[in-house]
Amino acid sequence: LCITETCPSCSVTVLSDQFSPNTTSDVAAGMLIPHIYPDTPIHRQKQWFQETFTYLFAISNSAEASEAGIHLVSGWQIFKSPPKEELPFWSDIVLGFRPMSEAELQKFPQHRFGQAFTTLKCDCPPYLLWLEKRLKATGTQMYTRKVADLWELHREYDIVVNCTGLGAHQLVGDKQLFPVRGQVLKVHAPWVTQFIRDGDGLTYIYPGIHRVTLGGTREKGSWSLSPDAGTTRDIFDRCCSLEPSLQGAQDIEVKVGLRPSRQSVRVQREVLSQGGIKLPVVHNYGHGAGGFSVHRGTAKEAAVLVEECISALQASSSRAKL
Ligand SMILES: Cc1cc2nc3c(=O)[nH]c(=O)nc-3n(C[C@H](O)[C@H](O)[C@H](O)COP(=O)(O)OP(=O)(O)OC[C@H]3O[C@@H](n4cnc5c(N)ncnc54)[C@H](O)[C@@H]3O)c2cc1C
Ligand SMILES: O=C([O-])CC(=O)C(=O)O
Repeated sequence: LCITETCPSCSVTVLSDQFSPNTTSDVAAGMLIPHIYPDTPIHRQKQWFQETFTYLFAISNSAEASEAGIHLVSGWQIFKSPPKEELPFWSDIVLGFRPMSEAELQKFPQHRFGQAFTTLKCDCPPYLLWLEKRLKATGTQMYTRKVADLWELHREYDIVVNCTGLGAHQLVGDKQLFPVRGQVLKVHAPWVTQFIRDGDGLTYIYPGIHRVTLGGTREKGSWSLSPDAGTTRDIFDRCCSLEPSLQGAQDIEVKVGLRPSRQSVRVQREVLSQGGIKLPVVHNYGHGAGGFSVHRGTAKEAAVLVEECISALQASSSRAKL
């Protein structure tokens, strides 16, 4: 979508072996709370988050909000001991960030410190469908196809944009990319309206427009997409200990996703070369646990890299004509 906006003269085709609702992005809670990528400079992460927040805030404040599944949500991030950094880098981007009051902390007797703020949440499957609809409206073609090798695309396309998430492990042999398995529950509990996140990142309660997401797990290196019944009970118990009213939650659905994790998100231009033929590629993958939080920012950066590829192609074709 960003490419169609940045380079309106391009013809864009989306190839994917799975579409919504069968992607990692469909499993995500979709909360806008950044996760740190240790090898990406903080100012770049902050810019990605700022752009994503601004973009989604505008949607949440439009007539499209309910169809797009974007809404504001207020709540608490709580800690058993105060975090090293009292002010995270994103504290001035979310709304109304402040330390929790003693009265608020009384709700969480096991926790000693907390941050209250308002952020945005994407209800992921509706948001993905809304994006697909907007993309189709630009004339973009979408085909179900698994790509085994980027070179199979070079006859049909001038530039390849690789946003295959964990699929890049196999597709481009990126050994720096690894799965972090996450199991979550989606439940009916419409009375829960505040989010609660334990700062250890393991337990969270995220109310969406229709369902509440209860999490979670972080299992580094696990490729299993099968739900685990013991983990489901453990997640439910952990969430009930933070929000006892969840004992009355109904209609529990279990989902598993593999976070496409890496020390840094790979937003990068590369020119592949084989037997004198060149194939420009823009990578945009490795968003780990924070893909929703930074998706618009990384997509905008990738679209600029596509623009650069187009300029390079135009320059080399005019050189060839001379
Ligand atoms: C349990 C859980 C909770 C999460 N909660 C949050 C949250 O609250 N906030 C947040 O910001 N992030 C969250 N995330 C992280 C977020 O889900 C990911 O960062 C994001 O979904 C990654 O998106 P992606 O488009 O890169 O990957 P994907 O959604 O996996 O999409 C990749 C696409 O590429 C296709 N593909 C792959 N390989 C090929 C190939 N060879 N040929 C053709 N197509 C291919 C796939 O079919 C798929 O359609 C969560 C993740 C999990 C698992
Ligand atoms: O940690 C969170 O708050 C939710 C999330 O992004 C994840 O589970 O990956």
